[in-house]
Amino acid sequence: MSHPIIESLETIIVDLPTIRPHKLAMHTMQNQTLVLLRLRCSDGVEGIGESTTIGGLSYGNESPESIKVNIDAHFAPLLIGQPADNVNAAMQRIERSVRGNTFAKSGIESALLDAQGKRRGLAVSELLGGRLRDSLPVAWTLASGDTARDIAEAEKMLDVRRHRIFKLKIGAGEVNKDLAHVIAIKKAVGERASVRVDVNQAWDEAVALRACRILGDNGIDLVEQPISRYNGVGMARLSASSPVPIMADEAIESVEDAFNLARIGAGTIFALKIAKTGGPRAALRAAAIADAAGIGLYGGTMLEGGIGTLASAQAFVTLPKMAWDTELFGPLLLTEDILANPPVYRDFHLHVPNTPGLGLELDEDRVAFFRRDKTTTAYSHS
Ligand SMILES: O=C(O)C[C@H]1C=CC(=O)O1
Ligand SMILES: [Mn+2]
Repeated sequence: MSHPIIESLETIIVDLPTIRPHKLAMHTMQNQTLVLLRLRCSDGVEGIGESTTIGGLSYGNESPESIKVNIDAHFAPLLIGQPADNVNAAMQRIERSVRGNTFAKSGIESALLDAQGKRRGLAVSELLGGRLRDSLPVAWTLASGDTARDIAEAEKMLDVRRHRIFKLKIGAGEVNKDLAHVIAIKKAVGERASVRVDVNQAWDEAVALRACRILGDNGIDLVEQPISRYNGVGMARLSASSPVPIMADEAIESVEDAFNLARIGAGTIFALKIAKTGGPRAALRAAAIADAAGIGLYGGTMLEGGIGTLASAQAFVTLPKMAWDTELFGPLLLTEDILANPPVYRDFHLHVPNTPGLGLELDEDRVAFFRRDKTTTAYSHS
């Protein structure tokens, strides 16, 4: 049997509007930028993938622009002419020649899996060994920067049964003010919701130690990456003393990081992100390490659009347990996406399609309109 061949790999930068500014410790997002990948194969199958980060270079080591240049110049030549139907072989070839660049690798692996699933008539979750469920609970991030607005947003999400887990972005402001903000929101939602905080590395260990005690006394369920991603030992000390579980997020930039952090006890929960480890399969390898170490799993996001979100979800539904659920809400932060069939959110869950590949179809008009190098000036609103 002859193998279909990878004929081309196109990267397109897409800028999408968001429903409101999204305030993180290191950056306030006014919109979101995706890198869309289109992998065309000789059997007529096209795989789509997404490589997305937050705030240019303010969050991770790759920006949308660097992802595009690196894929165009370095990844595409490695892949073109190679068999399209062997994800292991394609990723091994890349791994041999490309250090780091996990965001780019994640988009590529997603596109390869999407193509293979479409070719075989299987959802990506089935290619990954089979799904254990069809939907995932999804947290929402309250990050408007305003306490009253965040409370109103939380109430609305509870009312429409979309989210009952809230993550609060803190760390940009003065600590006591941030703590008051968190406590006010927890008081407002009470037992109706789980409230967690993400500090995005903004504190030092001494501040974190004090803050974690106060957060614990006020019913907060989880503290995410309170201190620098480089301070694994500090994370271990905090994990040992904090009444609230500590989650590692930015500290995990590879599967090997997950192992090293697990080894030193630098967190009782790990945020899995396909972009940080280099693809859906790499995220599952990090999950296996965490699970073996007794570390709880959380399905994280880089606020991807629908493609990256479902690439994550297709992997996460294969896991036996995700004790802390997921935050795969990226598409809901956008006012517009580039898909003909956006992901479905209902009853506090993201429902993961069981159709071939990632289960998504591009809306070509929207791609043409929202791509940075616009090829049309209008698109039809559906
Ligand atoms: O977790 C992060 O640090 C990044 C991201 C995930 C949700 C959100 O609001 O921001
Ligand atoms: Mn985080």
